[in-house]
Amino acid sequence: MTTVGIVPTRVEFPPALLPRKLRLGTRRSKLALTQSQWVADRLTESLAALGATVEVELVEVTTHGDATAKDNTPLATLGGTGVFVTALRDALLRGEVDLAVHSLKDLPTGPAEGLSPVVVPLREDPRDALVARDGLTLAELPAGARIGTGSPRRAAQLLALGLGHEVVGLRGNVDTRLGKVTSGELDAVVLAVAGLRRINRAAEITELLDPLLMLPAPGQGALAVECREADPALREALELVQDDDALACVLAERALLARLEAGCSAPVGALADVVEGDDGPELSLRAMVAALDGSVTMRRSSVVPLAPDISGSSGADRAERARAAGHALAEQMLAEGAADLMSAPDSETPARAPQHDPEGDQ
Ligand SMILES: NCc1[nH]cc(CCC(=O)O)c1CC(=O)O
Repeated sequence: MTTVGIVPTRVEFPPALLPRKLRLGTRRSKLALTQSQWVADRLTESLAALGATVEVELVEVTTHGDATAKDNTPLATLGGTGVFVTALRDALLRGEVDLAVHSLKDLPTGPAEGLSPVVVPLREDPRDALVARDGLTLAELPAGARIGTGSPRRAAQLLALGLGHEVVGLRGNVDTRLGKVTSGELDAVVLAVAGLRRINRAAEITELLDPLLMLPAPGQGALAVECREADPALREALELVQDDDALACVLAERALLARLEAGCSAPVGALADVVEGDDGPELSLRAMVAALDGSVTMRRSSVVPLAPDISGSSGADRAERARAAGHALAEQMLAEGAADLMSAPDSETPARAPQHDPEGDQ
């Protein structure tokens, strides 16, 4: 008997190779726990759809960043990019956990020894948001208004508006930062929409910032799921939760960042979208480099085809095209002087470049 119309699900890997219980390493902040649980649920669901019952248990890993988050040490001095990531990666490599979930924008751009390339699930809203007193927008905040952010990228773009706002350094988790507006200590803070949505505080947003004014950090709103290189069955299982468009976008944004970081240490914003062009999907990429004091900004963009023909490109080709787009736009910006932006007058340049978005503790 032939069954017509039912396409059997193709099992790409033997779920039997997976342990019945997977340990997911996570930071212990509310944001980290929420996004880790979200990944655990997506993974369990996808595996269940293939007939595999796998339990994903969350394991809290304390990071150097968590341990020092109480003081006000600027994160850039705590060891640079990725301070929150190292402890999770070490736990993975030691075999204490099987997979780890990170905020992608907090990951350093280089590959991690012994770990598989990251899997990128469906992305949350990548934009930044203003949370201001009395429901105000940026345009309504008066000159002299105190806006909190610890991110040089956000600070530079706020100052670049020329509205006379004062940017005040800020650290702590999302709850702590929101509290400074409630208490009246600050007139406003700028935070990632994604973080606010994940911890259920999006109702406090008073303005969604258009990327035309505030280009987000490369990878903002996206998660990265990692496992050991020596765990190929798990890597294949993780691909069940991958979103191909989100992956292409973050590959482009991070290739741009990696190239710019090599050539300049200014605040960097980047945002890619997959859009439908006449001949198939295209990757549209926007990027921004600014002097720390916002006195000079450079914004550029590009659009490249993601698939050359209707038969589509393979995953590897798509990834390569996305990376190439990021690299090429960075090269163009460097050729136009992006690296010189740091020598803009009056920027109190730290000895070491600030990480691209060092607002710490999620
Ligand atoms: N740098 C801290 C950080 N890392 C990830 C998020 C949440 C948003 C995201 O996943 O991009 C935040 C908070 C913020 O920037 O407001």
